[in-house]
Formats: sequence, structure tokens, C-alpha cells
Amino acid sequence: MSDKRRPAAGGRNSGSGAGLTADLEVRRGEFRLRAALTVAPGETLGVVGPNGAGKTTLLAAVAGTLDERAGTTLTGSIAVGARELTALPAWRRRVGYVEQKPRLFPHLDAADNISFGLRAHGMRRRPARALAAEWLERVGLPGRDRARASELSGGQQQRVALARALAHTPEVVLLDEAFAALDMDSAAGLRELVRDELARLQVPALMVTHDGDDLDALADRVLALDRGQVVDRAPVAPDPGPAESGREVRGTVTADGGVVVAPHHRNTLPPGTEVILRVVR
Ligand SMILES: Nc1ncnc2c1ncn2[C@@H]1O[C@H](COP(=O)(O)OP(=O)(O)OP(=O)(O)O)[C@@H](O)[C@H]1O
Repeated sequence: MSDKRRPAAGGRNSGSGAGLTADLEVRRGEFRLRAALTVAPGETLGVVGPNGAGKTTLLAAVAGTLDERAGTTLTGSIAVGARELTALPAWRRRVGYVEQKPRLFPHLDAADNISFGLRAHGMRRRPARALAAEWLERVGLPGRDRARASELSGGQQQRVALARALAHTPEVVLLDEAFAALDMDSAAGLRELVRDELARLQVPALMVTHDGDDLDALADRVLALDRGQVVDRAPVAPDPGPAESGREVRGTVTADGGVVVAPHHRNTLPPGTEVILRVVR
């Protein structure tokens, strides 16, 4: 077990999760994703790669939310411990999924959004809303129980989505750019919260990110995808955003000794710039 995943002392309901194993192929038109991976209980696998590599598709396959209307097909196996997920609908998978866009239920308030998974697993409305209120405090939105998505900023919606994903004690956690809509300080605080929660739950997690800070804080290992294939080193996607002066640039050493640099940092720096790379594990 890595240092990042030491179970929190005295944590509530410390879980004893099972690992995730997947050996799958997804086809969608010309696009094909082929991936085999295992993630141990309590381990977080960072998933990196350029735009269109198939990172979100991988997470959607595990979550059971692949868009079949788009002609997407899935073959192979996805299992948590001995429990095969592929034939199960999304709501029976016990997956905590933070999508790239928060996608809150617009007709529900923040507390009912967070309660949704709890209610689906049998908790009554009042205790579910009480637990949701606790979660809103934990993600920095105390007292916003009755706020609807339209009353919340993008970053606030992302916090609610994180709370919704974690509150129902999932067996697998999937994070897709989960911290991207947050300012730097909030992102740091929420990464810490997620790290503690994953340590408590001891479940496998997949984290798609373009941000070296996410990898630094949470990833035990990194999987690089390119054009639907697992590769040793992912090429970097172009990003036209301006360079932020004074920002530390971080990279991650991959299995073959290569370096994956957070793409939106690397591409905004002029050639010849010295970068500070911090090795993750
Ligand atoms: N709903 C959809 N319908 C049709 N094609 C799709 C759909 N979602 C994704 N694709 C296509 O599938 C391929 C993989 O996309 P995917 O979103 O998994 O990549 P990604 O690595 O997550 O990219 P990004 O970093 O931009 O989020 C791309 O070619 C994309 O255009």
C-alpha cells in the first residue's frame, strides 16, 4: 500500500474494498479503446493522455454510462472483486463517478442531489438529507442544502458532484477532471478530502486528469492512453491557454522512465524553459 492510501486513523466506517480488474474493448464508429488494468483496493490509478485518447470512455465503461445510442459497444470484463459489472445497469454498480461536467439533477436541490445514491441504496429521506448536509460542509458549502444547480457556480456544482460521488460509500471511485473547475486553493483542499476519503473507503479509484497536481496528490500509478491504446508515454495535447507566471510545473515519471508533463503547462512554456519536475513515487 502506498503512503497516499494509509487508512485514516479512527475513520468512520472504514471499508475493506475489493480491487477493480478490467479487460475491455469499446468500439464507437472508427474509434476503438482497448485496455487491461487492475487497481488494488485503496489504490488510485491516474489516467492521462491527449484529447480523444479514450480516457472518459474508459471511465464510462466502468460506470456503465456508455452512450449506446451513439452505437457504442462494449466487450470484455469489468469486475470488482468477483462481482462482474458489465451486465449491471449503472445504478447497481456502486460506483462514485465525478464526470467532467458536474451534471447535477437540475430539478433537485444540492442535498437531494447528494442524497440520490443514499436513497437508491435504501436510506430514508431525512437521514439522507442530514448526511448530505454534513457532506456539503465537508466540501465547503455549509448551509447550501436547498440551493439548486442554477444557483451554484461551476466550481460549487463540482463540489456537490464530488460529495454525491463519495457520500454513498461506493465500491469504485471514478474522477474525470474532478478538480479542474476549482481555483487552486479549493482544488488543494478537495484533493486532500478525496485522498482521506479514499483511504477510509479502501476502494480502487481511476482518476483522469491533465493536471500534474492531481497526480502528485492522489495517483499511486499512472496509465497513459493514446488513440485508445495503453502506451508507455502519452503525447501532449496542444493547449492555447496563456502561461501562468510563477506556477510550478510538474511531471510524472512513467514506468519506462519517461516523463508526462501536465499538458496545459508544458505547451504554454517557451522552448528551453527549465521545469521543476517532482517525481511521484
Ligand atoms: N457520445 C459520443 N458520441 C460519439 N463519439 C464520441 C462520444 N464521446 C466520445 N466520442 C469520441 O470517442 C473518442 C474518445 O473520446 P473520449 O472522450 O473518451 O476521450 P478523452 O481521452 O476523454 O478526451 P478528452 O481529454 O478530450 O476528454 C473520441 O474520438 C471522441 O470524439
